[in-house]
Amino acid sequence: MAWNQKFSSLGKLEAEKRKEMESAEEAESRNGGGIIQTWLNRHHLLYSKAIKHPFILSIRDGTIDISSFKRWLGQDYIFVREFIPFVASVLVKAWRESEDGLDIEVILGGMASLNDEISWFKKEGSKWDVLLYGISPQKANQDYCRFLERLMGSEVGYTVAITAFWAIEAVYQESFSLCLQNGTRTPAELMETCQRWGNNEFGQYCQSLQKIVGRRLEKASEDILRKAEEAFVCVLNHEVGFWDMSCGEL
Ligand SMILES: Cc1ncc(CO)c(N)n1
Repeated sequence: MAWNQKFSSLGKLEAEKRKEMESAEEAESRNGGGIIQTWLNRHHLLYSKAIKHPFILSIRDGTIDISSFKRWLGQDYIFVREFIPFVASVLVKAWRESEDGLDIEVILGGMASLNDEISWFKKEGSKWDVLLYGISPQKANQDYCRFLERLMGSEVGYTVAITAFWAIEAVYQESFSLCLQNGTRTPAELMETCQRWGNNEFGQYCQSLQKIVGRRLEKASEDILRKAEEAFVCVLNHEVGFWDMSCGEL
């Protein structure tokens, strides 16, 4: 083998090795140096209960009761209206507590998509004859919104707040993307809903949020870690409660 050939193949090997190392590192930072992964393992039953809820599975296999869907639509509109000031509070916390300006941009992107979401709810509400005004939040929704309000308090720090924010978005992303997989029987008229949260762009945005959370958790004290995990578990429980309510079980 000519010297230059050997050199270039060695160079390639080096580059490949470096690439592998980088992607391992990337994977590591994607899951917060393992902290998020530890949580996902520890709470995996609750996590799959939130992701693979009968409500979602019934969309996926086409057996959804449309009155449940309508109930969900009206209640989720109320939730999203409450979610906006919560996200704004996370943005303020990022501005105060994070040295990384990119955090602000990711959260701002989330706010922009909420703006879009509100218009979508109005359009979808009229498509399904669901009046979005004058409906009252049901118990599970009220509880969830009260939880968001507590997280808006100034005594709750950025790490805990952004952890909850990521978990709230990730549950919807993972749930609705299940309805988009090949071979599922999601009704055509519900595809838009599933795409809203299940699409790749929303998936990328959730990955960005997860990266931020991972970075914050790596630097967090034991006390903050405990509180963040608690917030994560609370989100999962509220999400399960929200789906139950949508099914009409509460
Ligand atoms: C209940 C609930 N959880 C998460 C989201 C995601 O934005 C939503 N719209 N509603």
